[in-house]
Amino acid sequence: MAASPKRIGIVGARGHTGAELIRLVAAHPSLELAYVSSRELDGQRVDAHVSDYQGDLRYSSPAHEDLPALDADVVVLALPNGKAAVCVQAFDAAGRDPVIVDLSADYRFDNNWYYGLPELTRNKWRGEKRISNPGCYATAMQLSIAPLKEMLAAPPVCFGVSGYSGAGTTPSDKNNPDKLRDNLMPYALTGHMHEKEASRHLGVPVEFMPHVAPHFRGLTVTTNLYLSRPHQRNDVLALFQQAYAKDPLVRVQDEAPWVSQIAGKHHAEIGGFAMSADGKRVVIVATLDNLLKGAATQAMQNINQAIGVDEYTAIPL
Ligand SMILES: NC(=O)C1=CN([C@@H]2O[C@H](COP(=O)(O)OP(=O)(O)OC[C@H]3O[C@@H](n4cnc5c(N)ncnc54)[C@H](OP(=O)(O)O)[C@@H]3O)[C@@H](O)[C@H]2O)C=CC1
Ligand SMILES: CC(=O)N[C@@H](CCC(=O)OP(=O)(O)O)C(=O)O
Repeated sequence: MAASPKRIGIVGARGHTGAELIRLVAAHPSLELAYVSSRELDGQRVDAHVSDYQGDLRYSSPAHEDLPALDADVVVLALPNGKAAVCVQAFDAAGRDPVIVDLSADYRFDNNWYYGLPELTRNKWRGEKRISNPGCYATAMQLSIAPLKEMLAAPPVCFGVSGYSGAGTTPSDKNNPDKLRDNLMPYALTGHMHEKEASRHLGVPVEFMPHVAPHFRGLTVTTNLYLSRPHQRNDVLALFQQAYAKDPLVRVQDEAPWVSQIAGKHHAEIGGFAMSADGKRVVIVATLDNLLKGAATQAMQNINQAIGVDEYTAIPL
């Protein structure tokens, strides 16, 4: 007899990433939505906002201390940074221990949480039920640097350009289409959270310069890497192909990828591999959809791992 589906709750489900997760859960054979929370959409039908969802569920707006009683097996926190802890504490206080996947940056530096960038960390998972989902740019940077991290002569320098969905739905210059029109907006040019995150999880310092652009979704990270000894382009390309050969959500290609091709796709693309004449400098370009491999799809890989089903269940490959 097939096991009954696990119940999943999404806290902060009005947001861009929450909506993508609802879509993924709707197509998942082993998960059913227990609740989706939003203060703004409280009481409204989910199918009125997420076209791929068919069912009668409505958004609700439980207080964080009421979340444990809703009895989900898996809880995704898709809240702005700084808002996860009160929810986590509510589960602790109630003595409940569901799988909790936090999409924010709040637990990415906490050793008690599993940092789930599956292609680089799945062999470190020890059955943890507290999972911190990586940042979108941080995912692209780490995938671009990891295969070369033992060969670096200097910190890699990453130039990032994100679509404005990366800035969430709370109004700001970075998601204001008027201010973004015909524009490229630099921000946090040193010390961005994802610079610290990528440096911490790679174990090598990384330098990162983010920008936001007028397109809605998808990001590009172009990384300059100085190598400690000369390499042939084919050897670098082969290293990446080998590193991700078993990872369908990381596609290595010859050409530098274009962000226009990645919107709505679940995988990351890595390419370019432009070498300097002396073979000691390589430039690598990575693209991914910040809402998918940069957030919801990666969360689904982590959820699948945690509930014991194939990592790619319900993820279109
Ligand atoms: N957008 C992206 O590309 C990525 C985002 N992330 C991270 O994922 C998380 C969600 O991002 P995203 O979906 O873009 O964010 P949004 O701003 O689009 O959505 C945030 C959600 O949280 C709710 N919310 C907002 N403020 C509060 C509050 N003070 N208390 C409780 N609920 C609140 C909102 O609903 P309501 O106000 O109706 O309650 C909404 O459902 C963030 O931590 C973000 O940093 C990670 C990777 C990529
Ligand atoms: C364009 C834009 O603003 N992008 C966001 C990153 C989105 C993301 O991955 O968010 P968290 O690390 O906060 O989870 C930023 O730079 O803060």
